[in-house]
Amino acid sequence: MLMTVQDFEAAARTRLDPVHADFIAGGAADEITVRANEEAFRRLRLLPRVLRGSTARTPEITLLGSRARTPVLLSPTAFHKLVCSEGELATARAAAAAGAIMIVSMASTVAVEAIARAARDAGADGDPAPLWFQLYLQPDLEFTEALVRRATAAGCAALVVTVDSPVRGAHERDLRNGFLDLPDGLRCEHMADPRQDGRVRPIAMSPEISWEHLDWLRGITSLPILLKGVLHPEDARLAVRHGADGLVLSNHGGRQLDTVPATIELLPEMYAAVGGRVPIVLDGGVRRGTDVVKALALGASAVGIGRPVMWALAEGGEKGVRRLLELLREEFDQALALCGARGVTDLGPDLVRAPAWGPAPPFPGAEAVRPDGAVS
Ligand SMILES: Cc1cc2nc3c(=O)[nH]c(=O)nc-3n(C[C@H](O)[C@H](O)[C@H](O)COP(=O)(O)O)c2cc1C
Ligand SMILES: CC(C)CC(=O)C(=O)O
Repeated sequence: MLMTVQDFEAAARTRLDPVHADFIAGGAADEITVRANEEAFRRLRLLPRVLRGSTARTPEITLLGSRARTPVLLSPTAFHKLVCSEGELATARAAAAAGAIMIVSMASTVAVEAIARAARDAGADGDPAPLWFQLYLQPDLEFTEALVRRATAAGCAALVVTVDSPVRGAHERDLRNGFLDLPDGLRCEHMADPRQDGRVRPIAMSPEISWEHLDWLRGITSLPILLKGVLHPEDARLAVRHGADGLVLSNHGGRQLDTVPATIELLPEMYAAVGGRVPIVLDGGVRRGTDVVKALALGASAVGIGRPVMWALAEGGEKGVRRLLELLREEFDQALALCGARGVTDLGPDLVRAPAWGPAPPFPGAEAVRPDGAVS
């Protein structure tokens, strides 16, 4: 039975080509950060309130003008057709049904126009949350601008600019497996260049991208811009100064620079750096409803999930992703209730305890008791 996010991974692995499973699960180099993301959530403890009459609970959020029925977003992930023949269409339908914001990857295997249509159709009698679009700024600004116009025309409500990839991370599993290219028949639809008869360009990960490019982007679009992959508090301040409307606190699921801290560990510092001026979405290692509560309590406005979506899509296509989102909604709701909270705004840092590094401090008063039990 699929009861947990972990169950989806196990089920997906029985269906997937192990090379593709490695592409999803893997990270950079020694995968220290991949593991750190999940471990850091496990180390944090929740300290619930009681007797608060939290019967009517709502998981709803409004983020940069986008209304959603859950604080769990679908982080951008590439190549959905690698694991499901319908690809991003299936993901978008499931997200629309759940009222979850889906961030469409620039490296999607279905074009944003078709994804948007699928989301609208699936959400017809519900209330689909809008799509956002993820972008790697290309040094060819004319091409980048055309893509921004496409995403905007398709109805995307925000742009998520990934800034942690001046070069690609060392995906050693992929290198060992010889997984260097998409299989025949699949392509990154957004990289087809109309100026070159639809020839598909490689996605440029470019070290030349700088704050000036962000200023340029700010000048050509009125959509909210979020920067994904800012980890240093000084960069968070710079981002705000350069007009970013939000941050996605992300280490790319441990797929770029290995040994960077877990995102949840950085959250308090990043929250303090932006001082509430812009919202922070956190991704990396979110696997349980309690993880969602911990992130929101420490200052995130929402969380994103990457690998769980790929596992669910591989396991059961649209239905799989629907079930995954439902599962996280149920777990989140239960965790809210058990914390004595009615919604996102009831969550604060007082509900989270981080274990002390090293020996625990003595209980108040305990210092007066000597090891032999005698009281001094
Ligand atoms: C298979 C895969 C593909 C990804 N593709 C993209 C992408 O195209 N653009 C991007 O900004 N991040 C990409 N990411 C990173 C995710 O957006 C996200 O930051 C990360 O997966 C979150 O960690 P989690 O997998 O532990 O939930 C990808 C991650 C995975 C696992
Ligand atoms: C196509 C890639 C750039 C997708 C990516 O960001 C990743 O695999 O982490």
